[in-house]
Amino acid sequence: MGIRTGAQYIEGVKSRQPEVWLGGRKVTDVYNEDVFRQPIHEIANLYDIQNDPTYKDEITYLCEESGERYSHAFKVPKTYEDLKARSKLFEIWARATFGLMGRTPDFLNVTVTSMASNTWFLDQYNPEWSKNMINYYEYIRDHDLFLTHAIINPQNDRSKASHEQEEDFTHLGVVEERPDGIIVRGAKMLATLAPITDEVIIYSFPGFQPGDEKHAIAFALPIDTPGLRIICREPMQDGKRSVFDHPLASRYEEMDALLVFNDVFVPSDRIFINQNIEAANLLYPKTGIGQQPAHQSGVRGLIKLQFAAEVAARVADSIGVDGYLNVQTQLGELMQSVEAIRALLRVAEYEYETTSQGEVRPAGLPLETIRGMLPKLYPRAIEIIQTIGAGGLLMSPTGADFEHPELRADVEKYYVGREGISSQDRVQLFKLAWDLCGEAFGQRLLQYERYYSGDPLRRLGRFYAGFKRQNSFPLVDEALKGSRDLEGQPTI
Ligand SMILES: Cc1cc2nc3c(=O)[nH]c(=O)nc-3n(C[C@H](O)[C@H](O)[C@H](O)COP(=O)(O)OP(=O)(O)OC[C@H]3O[C@@H](n4cnc5c(N)ncnc54)[C@H](O)[C@@H]3O)c2cc1C
Repeated sequence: MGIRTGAQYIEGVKSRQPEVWLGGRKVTDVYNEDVFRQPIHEIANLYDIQNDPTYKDEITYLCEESGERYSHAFKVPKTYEDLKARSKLFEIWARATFGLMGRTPDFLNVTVTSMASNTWFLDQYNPEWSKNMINYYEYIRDHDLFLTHAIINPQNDRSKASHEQEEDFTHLGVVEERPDGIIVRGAKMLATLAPITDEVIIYSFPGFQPGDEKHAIAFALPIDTPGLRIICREPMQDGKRSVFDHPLASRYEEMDALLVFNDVFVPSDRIFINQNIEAANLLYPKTGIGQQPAHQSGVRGLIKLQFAAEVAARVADSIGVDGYLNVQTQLGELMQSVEAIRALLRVAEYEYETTSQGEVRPAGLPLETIRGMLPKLYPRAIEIIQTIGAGGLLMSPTGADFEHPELRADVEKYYVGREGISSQDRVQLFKLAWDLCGEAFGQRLLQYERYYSGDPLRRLGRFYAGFKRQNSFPLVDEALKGSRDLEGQPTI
Protein backbone atom coordinates (compact mmCIF):
# COMPACT_ATOMS: atom_id res chain seq x y z
CA MET A 1 0.00 0.00 0.00
CA GLY A 2 2.79 2.49 0.78
CA ILE A 3 2.22 5.92 2.32
CA ARG A 4 -1.18 6.53 3.88
CA THR A 5 -3.33 9.63 3.74
CA GLY A 6 -4.88 11.27 6.79
CA ALA A 7 -8.29 9.93 5.75
CA GLN A 8 -6.92 6.37 5.60
CA TYR A 9 -5.43 6.75 9.08
CA ILE A 10 -8.78 8.04 10.41
CA GLU A 11 -10.57 5.15 8.73
CA GLY A 12 -8.27 2.82 10.67
CA VAL A 13 -9.05 4.54 13.98
CA LYS A 14 -12.79 4.31 13.29
CA SER A 15 -12.56 0.63 12.37
CA ARG A 16 -11.09 -0.43 15.71
CA GLN A 17 -12.47 -0.72 19.20
CA PRO A 18 -9.60 -0.83 21.67
CA GLU A 19 -10.49 -1.10 25.37
CA VAL A 20 -9.83 2.48 26.46
CA TRP A 21 -10.66 3.79 29.94
CA LEU A 22 -10.92 7.53 30.50
CA GLY A 23 -11.94 9.13 33.78
CA GLY A 24 -13.67 6.01 35.06
CA ARG A 25 -15.57 5.27 31.89
CA LYS A 26 -15.07 2.90 28.97
CA VAL A 27 -14.73 4.80 25.71
CA THR A 28 -17.00 3.27 23.09
CA ASP A 29 -16.03 5.40 20.12
CA VAL A 30 -12.43 6.67 20.16
CA TYR A 31 -12.83 8.89 17.11
CA ASN A 32 -15.84 10.72 18.51
CA GLU A 33 -14.36 11.16 22.00
CA ASP A 34 -13.84 14.91 22.54
CA VAL A 35 -10.36 14.49 24.07
CA PHE A 36 -9.06 12.44 21.15
CA ARG A 37 -10.72 14.06 18.17
CA GLN A 38 -8.34 16.98 17.63
CA PRO A 39 -5.13 14.96 18.27
CA ILE A 40 -6.41 12.38 15.74
CA HIS A 41 -6.72 15.19 13.20
CA GLU A 42 -3.23 16.47 14.03
CA ILE A 43 -1.79 13.00 13.31
CA ALA A 44 -3.93 12.75 10.15
CA ASN A 45 -2.43 16.05 9.05
CA LEU A 46 1.06 14.46 9.22
CA TYR A 47 -0.05 11.65 6.92
CA ASP A 48 -1.52 14.27 4.56
CA ILE A 49 1.75 16.20 4.57
CA GLN A 50 3.61 13.17 3.22
CA ASN A 51 1.15 13.09 0.29
CA ASP A 52 1.43 16.83 -0.35
CA PRO A 53 3.39 17.41 -3.59
CA THR A 54 5.35 20.19 -1.82
CA TYR A 55 6.92 17.66 0.57
CA LYS A 56 6.28 14.23 -0.93
CA ASP A 57 9.59 13.78 -2.73
CA GLU A 58 11.51 15.23 0.16
CA ILE A 59 10.14 13.07 2.97
CA THR A 60 9.21 9.81 1.22
CA TYR A 61 11.09 7.52 -1.16
CA LEU A 62 10.27 5.10 -3.92
CA CYS A 63 11.34 1.56 -3.07
CA GLU A 64 12.87 -0.05 -6.14
CA GLU A 65 12.08 -3.57 -4.93
CA SER A 66 8.35 -3.13 -4.32
CA GLY A 67 7.64 -0.11 -6.50
CA GLU A 68 5.84 1.47 -3.51
CA ARG A 69 6.50 4.82 -1.88
CA TYR A 70 7.41 4.76 1.83
CA SER A 71 8.22 7.32 4.51
CA HIS A 72 11.91 8.02 5.08
CA ALA A 73 11.34 6.75 8.61
CA PHE A 74 11.30 3.25 7.08
CA LYS A 75 14.52 3.61 5.11
CA VAL A 76 17.67 2.11 6.56
CA PRO A 77 20.17 4.95 6.15
CA LYS A 78 23.26 3.93 4.20
CA THR A 79 24.70 7.37 3.46
CA TYR A 80 24.95 10.86 4.90
CA GLU A 81 22.33 11.93 2.31
CA ASP A 82 19.92 9.30 3.66
CA LEU A 83 20.39 10.73 7.14
CA LYS A 84 19.73 14.25 5.91
CA ALA A 85 16.60 13.14 4.04
CA ARG A 86 15.30 11.49 7.21
CA SER A 87 16.16 14.61 9.19
CA LYS A 88 14.00 16.62 6.77
CA LEU A 89 11.04 14.33 7.47
CA PHE A 90 11.52 14.77 11.23
CA GLU A 91 11.76 18.52 10.81
CA ILE A 92 8.71 18.94 8.57
CA TRP A 93 6.56 16.78 10.84
CA ALA A 94 7.86 18.45 14.01
CA ARG A 95 7.14 21.91 12.60
CA ALA A 96 3.54 20.81 11.96
CA THR A 97 3.04 20.40 15.74
CA PHE A 98 5.70 22.93 16.88
CA GLY A 99 7.56 19.94 18.33
CA LEU A 100 4.84 19.56 20.96
CA MET A 101 3.83 16.04 19.95
CA GLY A 102 6.76 13.75 20.69
CA ARG A 103 5.47 10.31 19.76
CA THR A 104 4.38 11.02 16.20
CA PRO A 105 4.51 7.90 13.95
CA ASP A 106 8.05 8.59 12.72
CA PHE A 107 9.51 7.88 16.20
CA LEU A 108 8.58 4.21 16.42
CA ASN A 109 8.75 3.62 12.69
CA VAL A 110 12.43 4.48 12.93
CA THR A 111 12.80 2.28 16.01
CA VAL A 112 11.36 -0.79 14.29
CA THR A 113 13.41 -0.08 11.16
CA SER A 114 16.51 -0.05 13.32
CA MET A 115 15.57 -3.32 15.04
CA ALA A 116 14.86 -4.97 11.69
CA SER A 117 18.13 -3.86 10.15
CA ASN A 118 20.03 -5.39 13.07
CA THR A 119 18.43 -8.80 13.25
CA TRP A 120 21.90 -10.36 13.40
CA PHE A 121 21.40 -9.65 17.09
CA LEU A 122 18.18 -11.69 17.44
CA ASP A 123 19.62 -14.40 15.17
CA GLN A 124 22.12 -15.24 17.89
CA TYR A 125 19.29 -16.27 20.18
CA ASN A 126 16.55 -17.53 17.88
CA PRO A 127 16.31 -17.12 14.10
CA GLU A 128 12.49 -17.22 14.41
CA TRP A 129 12.54 -13.99 16.43
CA SER A 130 14.68 -12.42 13.78
CA LYS A 131 12.33 -13.52 10.98
CA ASN A 132 9.35 -12.19 12.97
CA MET A 133 11.03 -8.81 13.34
CA ILE A 134 11.74 -8.48 9.62
CA ASN A 135 8.18 -9.50 8.75
CA TYR A 136 6.80 -7.04 11.28
CA TYR A 137 8.92 -4.20 9.88
CA GLU A 138 7.65 -4.96 6.37
CA TYR A 139 4.08 -5.15 7.61
CA ILE A 140 4.12 -1.74 9.34
CA ARG A 141 6.06 -0.17 6.46
CA ASP A 142 3.70 -1.54 3.80
CA HIS A 143 0.61 -0.39 5.75
CA ASP A 144 2.28 2.79 7.07
CA LEU A 145 1.16 2.05 10.62
CA PHE A 146 1.27 4.19 13.74
CA LEU A 147 2.68 2.50 16.85
CA THR A 148 2.79 3.25 20.56
CA HIS A 149 5.31 1.63 22.89
CA ALA A 150 5.53 0.77 26.56
CA ILE A 151 9.03 -0.08 27.69
CA ILE A 152 8.91 0.76 31.40
CA ASN A 153 7.54 -1.37 34.21
CA PRO A 154 4.92 0.35 36.33
CA GLN A 155 6.39 2.49 39.10
CA ASN A 156 5.75 0.18 42.06
CA ASP A 157 8.84 -0.61 44.11
CA ARG A 158 11.85 0.53 42.11
CA SER A 159 14.25 -0.92 44.70
CA LYS A 160 13.14 -4.43 43.72
CA ALA A 161 13.46 -6.49 40.53
CA SER A 162 10.36 -7.49 38.55
CA HIS A 163 10.17 -10.97 40.10
CA GLU A 164 10.53 -9.49 43.61
CA GLN A 165 7.49 -7.18 43.41
CA GLU A 166 4.92 -7.87 46.12
CA GLU A 167 2.45 -9.47 43.74
CA ASP A 168 3.30 -11.79 40.88
CA PHE A 169 2.75 -10.32 37.40
CA THR A 170 2.48 -6.72 38.54
CA HIS A 171 5.13 -6.25 35.87
CA LEU A 172 4.23 -7.75 32.51
CA GLY A 173 5.33 -11.35 32.04
CA VAL A 174 4.58 -14.71 30.42
CA VAL A 175 2.00 -16.80 32.32
CA GLU A 176 1.63 -19.59 29.83
CA GLU A 177 3.40 -21.00 26.80
CA ARG A 178 1.30 -22.51 24.04
CA PRO A 179 2.34 -24.25 20.85
CA ASP A 180 1.12 -21.23 18.85
CA GLY A 181 2.23 -18.40 21.14
CA ILE A 182 2.35 -17.06 24.69
CA ILE A 183 -0.15 -15.64 27.17
CA VAL A 184 1.05 -12.46 28.90
CA ARG A 185 -0.22 -10.84 32.09
CA GLY A 186 0.63 -7.62 33.93
CA ALA A 187 1.23 -3.96 33.18
CA LYS A 188 3.66 -1.78 31.28
CA MET A 189 3.89 1.99 30.94
CA LEU A 190 3.88 4.72 29.62
CA ALA A 191 2.17 4.36 26.28
CA THR A 192 1.80 7.84 24.82
CA LEU A 193 -1.01 8.27 22.29
CA ALA A 194 -2.01 4.59 22.74
CA PRO A 195 -5.78 5.06 22.21
CA ILE A 196 -5.32 6.53 18.73
CA THR A 197 -2.56 4.25 17.42
CA ASP A 198 -2.78 1.12 15.24
CA GLU A 199 -0.36 -1.14 17.11
CA VAL A 200 1.66 -1.44 20.30
CA ILE A 201 5.22 -2.71 20.59
CA ILE A 202 6.59 -3.94 23.90
CA TYR A 203 10.28 -4.16 24.76
CA SER A 204 12.30 -2.88 27.70
CA PHE A 205 15.06 -0.65 28.88
CA PRO A 206 17.94 -2.83 30.14
CA GLY A 207 17.73 -3.79 33.81
CA PHE A 208 16.35 -7.33 34.10
CA GLN A 209 18.01 -9.41 36.79
CA PRO A 210 18.36 -13.19 37.24
CA GLY A 211 14.91 -14.41 38.26
CA ASP A 212 13.17 -11.96 35.90
CA GLU A 213 13.15 -14.47 33.00
CA LYS A 214 9.39 -14.50 32.45
CA HIS A 215 9.39 -10.68 32.21
CA ALA A 216 12.17 -10.52 29.61
CA ILE A 217 10.02 -10.35 26.49
CA ALA A 218 9.44 -8.27 23.38
CA PHE A 219 6.45 -8.44 21.03
CA ALA A 220 3.93 -6.38 19.09
CA LEU A 221 0.14 -6.51 18.84
CA PRO A 222 -2.76 -4.61 17.29
CA ILE A 223 -3.94 -1.98 19.78
CA ASP A 224 -7.43 -3.54 19.92
CA THR A 225 -6.21 -7.03 20.85
CA PRO A 226 -8.69 -8.68 23.25
CA GLY A 227 -7.60 -8.40 26.89
CA LEU A 228 -5.42 -5.34 26.34
CA ARG A 229 -6.74 -2.53 28.53
CA ILE A 230 -5.62 1.07 28.08
CA ILE A 231 -6.00 3.18 31.24
CA CYS A 232 -5.55 6.86 30.35
CA ARG A 233 -4.20 9.48 32.71
CA GLU A 234 -6.52 12.35 33.60
CA PRO A 235 -6.83 14.48 30.47
CA MET A 236 -5.15 17.88 30.57
CA GLN A 237 -8.15 19.33 28.71
CA ASP A 238 -11.70 18.22 27.96
CA GLY A 239 -11.51 18.55 24.19
CA LYS A 240 -14.12 21.31 24.22
CA ARG A 241 -12.00 24.32 25.19
CA SER A 242 -11.87 27.06 22.60
CA VAL A 243 -8.89 27.39 20.29
CA PHE A 244 -8.82 31.12 21.12
CA ASP A 245 -8.42 30.46 24.87
CA HIS A 246 -6.14 27.44 24.56
CA PRO A 247 -4.47 27.56 21.17
CA LEU A 248 -2.03 24.74 21.99
CA ALA A 249 -3.74 22.63 24.67
CA SER A 250 -6.86 22.36 22.52
CA ARG A 251 -4.84 20.82 19.67
CA TYR A 252 -1.77 18.92 20.81
CA GLU A 253 -2.80 16.87 23.83
CA GLU A 254 -0.84 13.59 23.69
CA MET A 255 -2.68 11.17 25.93
CA ASP A 256 -0.48 8.90 28.08
CA ALA A 257 -1.63 5.53 29.34
CA LEU A 258 -0.87 2.48 31.42
CA LEU A 259 -1.31 -0.75 29.49
CA VAL A 260 -2.77 -3.71 31.37
CA PHE A 261 -2.55 -7.11 29.74
CA ASN A 262 -5.27 -9.37 31.12
CA ASP A 263 -4.03 -12.74 29.87
CA VAL A 264 -3.44 -11.57 26.34
CA PHE A 265 -2.50 -14.04 23.61
CA VAL A 266 0.59 -13.13 21.59
CA PRO A 267 0.89 -15.30 18.47
CA SER A 268 4.29 -16.87 17.78
CA ASP A 269 4.91 -14.71 14.72
CA ARG A 270 4.63 -11.52 16.78
CA ILE A 271 7.24 -12.58 19.37
CA PHE A 272 10.69 -10.93 19.12
CA ILE A 273 12.12 -12.08 22.46
CA ASN A 274 10.73 -14.74 24.75
CA GLN A 275 11.98 -15.05 28.34
CA ASN A 276 15.60 -14.30 27.65
CA ILE A 277 17.22 -11.83 30.04
CA GLU A 278 20.40 -11.33 28.05
CA ALA A 279 18.55 -10.63 24.79
CA ALA A 280 16.04 -8.29 26.48
CA ASN A 281 18.82 -6.32 28.22
CA LEU A 282 20.99 -6.07 25.09
CA LEU A 283 18.27 -5.27 22.54
CA TYR A 284 18.50 -1.57 23.32
CA PRO A 285 22.27 -1.09 23.15
CA LYS A 286 22.93 -3.55 20.31
CA THR A 287 20.30 -2.69 17.70
CA GLY A 288 20.73 1.06 17.43
CA ILE A 289 17.31 1.75 18.96
CA GLY A 290 18.89 4.25 21.31
CA GLN A 291 20.63 6.16 18.53
CA GLN A 292 18.29 6.12 15.50
CA PRO A 293 15.10 7.34 17.24
CA ALA A 294 17.22 9.86 19.17
CA HIS A 295 17.74 11.52 15.80
CA GLN A 296 13.96 12.14 15.64
CA SER A 297 13.89 13.28 19.28
CA GLY A 298 16.79 15.67 18.67
CA VAL A 299 15.20 17.32 15.64
CA ARG A 300 11.79 17.50 17.33
CA GLY A 301 13.37 18.83 20.55
CA LEU A 302 15.15 21.53 18.59
CA ILE A 303 11.87 22.71 17.04
CA LYS A 304 10.16 22.71 20.44
CA LEU A 305 12.97 24.69 22.04
CA GLN A 306 13.03 27.11 19.13
CA PHE A 307 9.26 27.57 19.48
CA ALA A 308 9.58 28.30 23.22
CA ALA A 309 12.40 30.77 22.51
CA GLU A 310 10.29 32.56 19.90
CA VAL A 311 7.30 32.72 22.26
CA ALA A 312 9.52 34.29 24.96
CA ALA A 313 10.89 36.87 22.52
CA ARG A 314 7.45 37.78 21.16
CA VAL A 315 6.02 38.13 24.69
CA ALA A 316 8.89 40.44 25.66
CA ASP A 317 8.49 42.52 22.52
CA SER A 318 4.70 42.76 22.85
CA ILE A 319 4.88 44.55 26.21
CA GLY A 320 7.96 46.59 25.42
CA VAL A 321 10.38 44.97 27.89
CA ASP A 322 12.96 43.54 25.49
CA GLY A 323 15.06 46.70 25.71
CA TYR A 324 15.96 45.94 29.35
CA LEU A 325 19.32 44.28 29.84
CA ASN A 326 18.00 41.60 32.21
CA VAL A 327 15.36 40.57 29.67
CA GLN A 328 17.85 40.67 26.81
CA THR A 329 20.26 38.37 28.65
CA GLN A 330 17.47 35.84 29.26
CA LEU A 331 16.42 35.94 25.62
CA GLY A 332 20.03 35.79 24.47
CA GLU A 333 20.54 32.72 26.65
CA LEU A 334 17.55 31.08 24.97
CA MET A 335 18.73 31.87 21.44
CA GLN A 336 22.14 30.39 22.31
CA SER A 337 20.47 27.24 23.68
CA VAL A 338 18.74 26.78 20.34
CA GLU A 339 22.02 27.32 18.48
CA ALA A 340 23.80 24.82 20.73
CA ILE A 341 21.25 22.08 20.02
CA ARG A 342 21.24 22.92 16.30
CA ALA A 343 25.04 22.64 16.22
CA LEU A 344 25.00 19.31 18.08
CA LEU A 345 22.49 17.91 15.63
CA ARG A 346 24.58 18.96 12.66
CA VAL A 347 27.68 17.39 14.23
CA ALA A 348 25.74 14.19 14.95
CA GLU A 349 24.69 13.97 11.30
CA TYR A 350 27.99 15.07 9.78
CA GLU A 351 30.15 12.83 11.96
CA TYR A 352 27.89 9.83 11.37
CA GLU A 353 28.97 6.30 12.22
CA THR A 354 28.73 3.30 9.89
CA THR A 355 28.03 -0.12 11.41
CA SER A 356 29.61 -3.34 10.17
CA GLN A 357 26.26 -3.98 8.40
CA GLY A 358 26.68 -0.72 6.47
CA GLU A 359 23.93 1.11 8.38
CA VAL A 360 24.60 4.78 8.98
CA ARG A 361 23.75 6.24 12.40
CA PRO A 362 24.10 9.81 13.66
CA ALA A 363 27.11 10.06 15.99
CA GLY A 364 26.29 8.87 19.49
CA LEU A 365 28.16 11.44 21.61
CA PRO A 366 26.48 14.61 20.29
CA LEU A 367 23.06 12.90 20.26
CA GLU A 368 23.47 11.83 23.86
CA THR A 369 24.65 15.34 24.71
CA ILE A 370 21.35 16.67 23.31
CA ARG A 371 19.52 14.16 25.47
CA GLY A 372 21.47 15.38 28.47
CA MET A 373 20.98 19.08 27.75
CA LEU A 374 17.33 19.33 26.69
CA PRO A 375 15.98 18.25 30.09
CA LYS A 376 17.72 21.36 31.46
CA LEU A 377 17.35 23.79 28.55
CA TYR A 378 13.63 23.27 27.99
CA PRO A 379 12.57 23.83 31.64
CA ARG A 380 14.81 26.91 31.63
CA ALA A 381 13.02 28.21 28.52
CA ILE A 382 9.69 27.74 30.31
CA GLU A 383 11.03 29.55 33.39
CA ILE A 384 12.12 32.45 31.17
CA ILE A 385 8.65 32.74 29.57
CA GLN A 386 7.13 32.74 33.08
CA THR A 387 9.59 35.40 34.25
CA ILE A 388 9.12 37.72 31.29
CA GLY A 389 5.33 37.33 31.01
CA ALA A 390 5.03 37.69 34.79
CA GLY A 391 1.56 38.63 36.12
CA GLY A 392 0.22 39.31 32.65
CA LEU A 393 0.24 35.59 31.91
CA LEU A 394 -2.54 35.10 34.45
CA MET A 395 -4.60 38.12 33.53
CA SER A 396 -5.94 37.27 30.09
CA PRO A 397 -9.68 37.64 29.54
CA THR A 398 -11.49 34.95 27.55
CA GLY A 399 -12.63 34.98 23.96
CA ALA A 400 -16.20 35.30 25.30
CA ASP A 401 -15.20 38.55 27.06
CA PHE A 402 -14.09 39.97 23.73
CA GLU A 403 -17.42 39.10 22.22
CA HIS A 404 -19.62 40.60 24.96
CA PRO A 405 -20.91 44.04 23.88
CA GLU A 406 -20.81 45.39 27.45
CA LEU A 407 -17.18 44.37 28.03
CA ARG A 408 -15.69 44.77 24.59
CA ALA A 409 -14.53 48.39 24.99
CA ASP A 410 -12.77 47.60 28.28
CA VAL A 411 -10.95 44.53 27.03
CA GLU A 412 -9.89 46.34 23.91
CA LYS A 413 -8.50 49.24 25.96
CA TYR A 414 -6.88 47.69 29.01
CA TYR A 415 -5.13 44.69 27.46
CA VAL A 416 -3.28 46.46 24.66
CA GLY A 417 0.46 45.96 24.43
CA ARG A 418 3.16 48.35 23.32
CA GLU A 419 2.31 50.73 20.49
CA GLY A 420 1.12 48.74 17.48
CA ILE A 421 0.06 45.63 19.47
CA SER A 422 -3.71 45.44 19.77
CA SER A 423 -5.45 44.00 22.77
CA GLN A 424 -6.52 40.89 20.88
CA ASP A 425 -3.00 40.30 19.51
CA ARG A 426 -1.49 40.61 22.96
CA VAL A 427 -4.09 38.42 24.64
CA GLN A 428 -3.79 35.70 21.98
CA LEU A 429 -0.02 35.68 22.36
CA PHE A 430 -0.19 35.52 26.15
CA LYS A 431 -2.70 32.67 25.98
CA LEU A 432 -0.32 30.75 23.72
CA ALA A 433 2.49 31.43 26.21
CA TRP A 434 0.34 30.33 29.17
CA ASP A 435 -0.59 27.04 27.50
CA LEU A 436 3.13 26.41 27.14
CA CYS A 437 4.34 27.56 30.55
CA GLY A 438 1.40 27.46 32.96
CA GLU A 439 -1.35 25.04 31.99
CA ALA A 440 -1.24 21.38 33.05
CA PHE A 441 -0.74 20.77 29.33
CA GLY A 442 2.52 22.77 29.46
CA GLN A 443 3.69 21.01 32.63
CA ARG A 444 3.27 17.66 30.85
CA LEU A 445 5.32 18.99 27.95
CA LEU A 446 8.04 19.85 30.41
CA GLN A 447 7.89 16.46 32.13
CA TYR A 448 8.04 14.85 28.70
CA GLU A 449 11.29 16.64 27.90
CA ARG A 450 12.78 15.46 31.18
CA TYR A 451 11.76 11.82 31.00
CA TYR A 452 10.75 10.76 27.49
CA SER A 453 13.94 8.79 26.99
CA GLY A 454 14.50 7.52 30.50
CA ASP A 455 15.87 9.03 33.68
CA PRO A 456 18.24 11.85 32.63
CA LEU A 457 20.35 11.48 35.79
CA ARG A 458 21.18 7.85 35.22
CA ARG A 459 21.72 8.54 31.53
CA LEU A 460 24.25 11.21 32.41
CA GLY A 461 26.04 8.85 34.80
CA ARG A 462 26.21 6.18 32.10
CA PHE A 463 27.39 8.80 29.62
CA TYR A 464 30.35 9.68 31.82
CA ALA A 465 31.21 6.02 32.50
CA GLY A 466 31.13 5.28 28.74
CA PHE A 467 33.15 8.39 27.98
CA LYS A 468 35.79 7.32 30.48
CA ARG A 469 35.99 3.84 28.94
CA GLN A 470 36.79 5.34 25.54
CA ASN A 471 38.96 8.29 26.53
CA SER A 472 42.27 8.29 28.38
CA PHE A 473 42.44 12.07 28.95
CA PRO A 474 45.69 12.52 26.95
CA LEU A 475 45.86 16.29 27.45
CA VAL A 476 46.50 15.83 31.15
CA ASP A 477 49.25 13.29 30.39
CA GLU A 478 50.75 15.81 28.00
CA ALA A 479 50.61 18.59 30.60
CA LEU A 480 52.13 16.34 33.25
CA LYS A 481 54.99 15.55 30.87
CA GLY A 482 55.73 19.28 30.87
CA SER A 483 56.41 19.23 34.57
CA ARG A 484 59.49 17.01 34.05
CA ASP A 485 63.03 18.24 33.57
CA LEU A 486 65.11 17.75 30.41
CA GLU A 487 66.11 14.22 31.53
CA GLY A 488 62.40 13.34 31.99
CA GLN A 489 62.61 13.40 35.79
CA PRO A 490 59.67 14.97 37.71
CA THR A 491 60.43 18.55 38.76
CA ILE A 492 59.51 19.65 42.22
C1 LIG B 1 5.18 12.67 29.33
C2 LIG B 1 5.91 11.35 29.23
C3 LIG B 1 5.70 10.55 28.12
C4 LIG B 1 6.35 9.31 28.03
N1 LIG B 1 6.10 8.50 26.96
C5 LIG B 1 6.56 7.22 26.96
C6 LIG B 1 6.20 6.30 25.93
O1 LIG B 1 5.51 6.65 24.97
N2 LIG B 1 6.62 5.02 26.05
C7 LIG B 1 7.37 4.59 27.10
O2 LIG B 1 7.70 3.41 27.16
N3 LIG B 1 7.77 5.44 28.07
C8 LIG B 1 7.37 6.74 28.02
N4 LIG B 1 7.75 7.60 29.02
C9 LIG B 1 8.28 6.96 30.25
C10 LIG B 1 9.69 7.24 30.44
O3 LIG B 1 10.42 6.32 29.71
C11 LIG B 1 9.93 7.09 31.96
O4 LIG B 1 9.22 8.12 32.60
C12 LIG B 1 11.38 7.20 32.28
O5 LIG B 1 12.03 6.08 31.81
C13 LIG B 1 11.64 7.32 33.77
O6 LIG B 1 11.05 6.24 34.46
P1 LIG B 1 10.04 6.50 35.65
O7 LIG B 1 9.13 7.61 35.22
O8 LIG B 1 9.43 5.21 35.99
O9 LIG B 1 10.93 7.04 36.82
P2 LIG B 1 11.71 6.16 37.90
O10 LIG B 1 12.65 5.25 37.20
O11 LIG B 1 10.76 5.49 38.81
O12 LIG B 1 12.54 7.27 38.68
C14 LIG B 1 11.95 8.03 39.75
C15 LIG B 1 13.08 8.75 40.50
O13 LIG B 1 13.88 7.81 41.18
C16 LIG B 1 15.25 7.86 40.72
N5 LIG B 1 15.68 6.47 40.52
C17 LIG B 1 14.90 5.40 40.21
N6 LIG B 1 15.64 4.29 40.10
C18 LIG B 1 16.91 4.65 40.34
C19 LIG B 1 18.15 3.94 40.34
N7 LIG B 1 18.21 2.62 40.07
N8 LIG B 1 19.28 4.64 40.61
C20 LIG B 1 19.21 5.97 40.86
N9 LIG B 1 18.08 6.69 40.88
C21 LIG B 1 16.94 6.04 40.61
C22 LIG B 1 15.21 8.63 39.40
O14 LIG B 1 16.41 9.39 39.21
C23 LIG B 1 14.00 9.54 39.56
O15 LIG B 1 14.39 10.73 40.21
C24 LIG B 1 7.17 8.87 29.09
C25 LIG B 1 7.38 9.70 30.20
C26 LIG B 1 6.77 10.93 30.27
C27 LIG B 1 7.02 11.79 31.47
